[in-house]
Amino acid sequence: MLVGVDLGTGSSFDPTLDELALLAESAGDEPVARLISRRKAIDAALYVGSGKADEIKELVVLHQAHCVIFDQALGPAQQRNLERHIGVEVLDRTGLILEIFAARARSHEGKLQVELARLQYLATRLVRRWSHLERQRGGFGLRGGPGETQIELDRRMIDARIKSVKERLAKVKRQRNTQRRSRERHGTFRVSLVGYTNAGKSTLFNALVKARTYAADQLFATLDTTTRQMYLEAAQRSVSLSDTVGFIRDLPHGLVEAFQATLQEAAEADLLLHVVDGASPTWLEQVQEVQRVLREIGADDLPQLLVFNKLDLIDEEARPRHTADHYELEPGRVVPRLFISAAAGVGLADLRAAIAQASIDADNPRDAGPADVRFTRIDEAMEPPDEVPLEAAPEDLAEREPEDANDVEHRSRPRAA
Ligand SMILES: Nc1nc2c(ncn2[C@@H]2O[C@H](COP(=O)(O)OP(=O)(O)OP(=O)(O)O)[C@@H](O)[C@H]2O)c(=O)[nH]1
Ligand SMILES: [Mg+2]
Repeated sequence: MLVGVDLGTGSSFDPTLDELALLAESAGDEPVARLISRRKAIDAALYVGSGKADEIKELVVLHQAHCVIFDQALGPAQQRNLERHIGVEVLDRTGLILEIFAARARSHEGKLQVELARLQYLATRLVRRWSHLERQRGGFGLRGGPGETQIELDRRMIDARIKSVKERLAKVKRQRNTQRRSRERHGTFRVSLVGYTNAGKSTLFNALVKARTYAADQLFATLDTTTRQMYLEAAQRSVSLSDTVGFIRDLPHGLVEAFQATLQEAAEADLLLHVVDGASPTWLEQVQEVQRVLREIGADDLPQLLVFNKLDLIDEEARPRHTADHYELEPGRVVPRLFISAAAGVGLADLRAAIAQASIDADNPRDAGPADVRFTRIDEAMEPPDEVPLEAAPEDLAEREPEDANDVEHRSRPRAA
C-alpha cells in the first residue's frame, strides 16, 4: 500500500504516487492501494495523525497488503510506531531505493557503495531492531540495561564494518583512477549518458553502439557504468560512450555520497547526453533535478546535448516540427536539443552528427554560442525505415524529398542500396 503525505510545501510531493508505484514494482512489489493524506505539520509519533493511521490499517486489512510504503522520509521512531500501529512492515522511499540498489548492484565497486549506504541507513535505525529486547527485559529507564548494551555492541560492529567498506572503496577508486589516467593519455573524446531514471539511456546506448545492456521498464535498471567505443563517420573518429546510473529526486543521502564515484565518471566526460523522457508529464521537473545533481558534482558546465527521447509516445499534434532545435536549459544557457526515439530508431543519425560536431568543436574551440545542429523534418524522421524498399529506385526516393530542400537536411533515411 502506497501513502503520500501532502504538507503543502509543494516541491517533493507527487499527488499521483506514480513514481513510488514504479519504484515499488521495480523492487518486486505490487501496489494494491494508494492513499494521500493532507497535513499542516508532521506528527512526531506517527508522521500522519492516528486517525489516518487507522484508515491505513483498514485499507491494509481490506487489500491484504503486506507492506506500507511512504513517499516521504520517516524517522526511525515514526517507522517503528507505524509498524506497531498498523501491524505490517512499513518502509519509506529511502528504504525502498536502498533495497532496489542492493538487488541490482553488479560490479565490485557498485556492491561496496550500496553496502556502505545500507550500513549508514541501518546505523540510524538500530534502535528499532533492539527495542523489543529492551521491553522484554524491563529495561525502560534502566540505563545500561541489556538492550542498550546490545545496541552499543551492534553499533560498534556496524561502525567497524563501515570503516572497512570505506577502505575497500578507496582502494577500488585508486585503481580506477589509474585506469582512467591511462585512458586520458590516449585522448579519447568521452561522452556520457546522464538523465532521470527510466528516461531511456540504456536503450539509446544500445542503439548507438549496438551493445546489449540491460534496459527495462524499471527504475534503476542500470547501476554500474558501462563504456563502449562508438565510431562516428562524420568526425572520422571513435569516441567512448558511457551508460550511467539514473537520477531520481530525493535520492537517499547515503546513496548520493556513495554513488559520487559513478556520477563522477559522468563529470569527467567531454560531452553529456542528457536524456529526457519527453513523454513524461513531469519531464521538466526531471530535467531540473538532473541539473541540480550535475551542479552538485561540478558537472553542470560541461557541454551538453539535451536528448528528448520517446518521441514515438508523443501525440502527432504535439510533436515538434523538426528533430532538433535549441533549448534554454537555465537562464542564459542555451543547448542543442534533439528529438529522438531510441526504441524506434528515430533521429539517431542527427544525434550522431551532433555528437561528431561536438567532438570536432572540442578540438577547435569556437567563441561562445550554442553549436549548430542539423535537423530533419519530424514527419520524415518518423517514417519507419523499413517502409522504404531497399531496392528503391532513385526516382522513388526523389518523390519523397521535401518541397523546401533548404529547410531540411535529409539524412536520417536509410540510403537505398
Ligand atoms: N516507447 C518508447 N519506449 C522507450 C524508448 N526508449 C526507451 N524506452 C523504454 O523505456 C524504459 C526505460 O528504458 P531504459 O533504457 O532502461 O532507461 P534508463 O534511462 O537506462 O533507466 P535506468 O537505467 O533505470 O536509469 C524501457 O521499458 C524502454 O523500453 C522510446 O524511444 N520509446
Ligand atoms: Mg539504464
